[in-house]
Amino acid sequence: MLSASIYTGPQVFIRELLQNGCDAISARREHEPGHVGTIRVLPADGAGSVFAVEDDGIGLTAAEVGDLLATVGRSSKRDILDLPRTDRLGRFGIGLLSCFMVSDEIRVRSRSATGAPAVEWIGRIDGTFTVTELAGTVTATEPAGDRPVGTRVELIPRQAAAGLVSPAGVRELADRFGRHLPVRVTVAGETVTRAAPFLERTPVPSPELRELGRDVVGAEPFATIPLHVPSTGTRGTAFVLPFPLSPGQRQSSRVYLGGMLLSERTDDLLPDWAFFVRAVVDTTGLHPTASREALIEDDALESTRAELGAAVRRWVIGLAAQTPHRLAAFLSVHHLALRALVVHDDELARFIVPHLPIETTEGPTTFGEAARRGVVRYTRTVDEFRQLAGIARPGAPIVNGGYVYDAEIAGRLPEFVPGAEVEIVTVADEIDHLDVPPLAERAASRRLQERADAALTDLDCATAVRAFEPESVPALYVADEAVLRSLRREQASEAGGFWADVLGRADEAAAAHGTDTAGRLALNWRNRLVHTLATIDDEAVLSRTVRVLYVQALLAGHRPLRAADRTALTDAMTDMVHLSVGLDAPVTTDSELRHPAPTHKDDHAE
Ligand SMILES: Nc1ncnc2c1ncn2[C@@H]1O[C@H](COP(=O)(O)OP(=O)(O)OP(=O)(O)O)[C@@H](O)[C@H]1O
Repeated sequence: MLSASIYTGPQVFIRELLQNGCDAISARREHEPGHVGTIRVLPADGAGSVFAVEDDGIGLTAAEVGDLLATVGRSSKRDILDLPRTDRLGRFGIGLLSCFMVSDEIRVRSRSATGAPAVEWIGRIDGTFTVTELAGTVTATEPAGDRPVGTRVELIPRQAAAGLVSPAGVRELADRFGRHLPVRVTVAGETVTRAAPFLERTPVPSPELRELGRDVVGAEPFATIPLHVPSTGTRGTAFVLPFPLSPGQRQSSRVYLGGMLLSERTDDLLPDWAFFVRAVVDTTGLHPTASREALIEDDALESTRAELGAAVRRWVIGLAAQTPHRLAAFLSVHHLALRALVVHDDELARFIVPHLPIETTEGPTTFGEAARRGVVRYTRTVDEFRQLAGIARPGAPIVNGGYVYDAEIAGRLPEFVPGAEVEIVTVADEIDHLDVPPLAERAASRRLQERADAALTDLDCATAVRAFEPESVPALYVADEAVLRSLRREQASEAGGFWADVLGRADEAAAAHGTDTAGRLALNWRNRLVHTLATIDDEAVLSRTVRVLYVQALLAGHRPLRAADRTALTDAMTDMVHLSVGLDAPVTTDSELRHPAPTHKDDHAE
């Protein structure tokens, strides 16, 4: 019951046996410093056959067997104050019981290095056990007195565990759990233990380390970072992921405890922000839970986490200082993670922020480059950026601060990039100079607006004719609430007197109820094309041009096109082609265009 509720699965029984063998050999080495020691794992070869693990460690006397094996929680691996010894893997005094997950009986034969007679302990799943001194006893495999110093644990696994104790199953488990144990482990005579590549400190990563990196990351890692926290005996390597992960994703590390695998997915070894690395470490000073499948959240883990985080951070800073081109490559993959990081870490920010990629109205650049070119003008939202993109003057780029952390970083840019100047831009600031056309041209502009409105009714877009800079921009799609409000107010006041009042109130009510949220197309009276449009009478040409200008304004503002907008563009262009080469009637399928409003005779006169 205890085992089944502690461990995630029966496979851990191999880990517990390897661990006991390893500790027994460590104990023997204390008395015999030259002792090498080997753990032999002998898989079961077929149903009902024996599975065994043998070690040539310290062994057990009859008294120790009775005391240590038969009592839950008894362990020889704690000191006189009952504190776990850091030079032993075991500590809880329960590990051997995990064998009951695969077998109804545990048979231990042992001979102590103290010279005491060999002893046999048989523990059964019903809680009973027997202890027998083997001196003078002759068994099939061990004539009396021939039992070498060390311990052999035998199980007769249940049918359900056949896969775990088969040669292939055992090899896989012994390799997974014990491949880096400090004591040689063989499975059916084949050695599975080998050096841990993540502990090596060679200037160039060895093929083994690179292979481990590929295995852990699932691709060729971007880089490797050596890790070392002396205070908790934690050493290893962090592999930088070559692909981005979402910041919500937790990092996961592989942790070995004195060479024994604790977990392949520990998610609290590194700080949360370090989700762009995967670490493989060995530790002697961090504390396992009783299942030995996770780490206890204690001071040791907390300080280790902080120091491992510092190592990752040092690596990033080193990259910035020594190989900026590598940093650029790193940032292109992990800039999101780093944006989250730099807002809390000023020192790192000074190294990283100049290199962070950003979006501007003149294309992608970096914060550093933008600061070098002059005052960094940034928007607070993506929406504002999109609207301003339509009117940004060449040579005066606007930075999109709308993506996560960008506005915050932009606002603090002077702290991170010496000499940088920044300024927030809003749509309302930028286009408050949407002037009403001069009085003398008011009639012409109003007529243009009416006709443009008619051309866009089916697309649900109202227009306004205004004079604004830059004059190269023929039309602007305005969606900013403050600007829309001022446009509506002006329109109302143009109507004058009583109507101004009524329209103004209706407008406020609509805004309050959110019913008038659609944007408007502002046609630029200063633009040559718009001016020309006002002078032509051909309704077909005018409506198609207005429709093209509308879609162009949407695109310039990085606004998504609806299906209707795309159709409007294609139809309008097709018609223009027809019109320009003098073909027959326009061929649009759009109903509004198929039945163009009749042209007024007196339009010409006006
Ligand atoms: N192969 C072995 N050689 C010598 N002594 C052993 C061996 N296996 C077990 N023991 C003794 O039995 C005790 C109990 O073992 P058990 O595996 O239940 O717990 P543990 O290793 O002390 O702690 P943990 O539960 O953390 O593994 C050990 O402390 C050790 O003294």
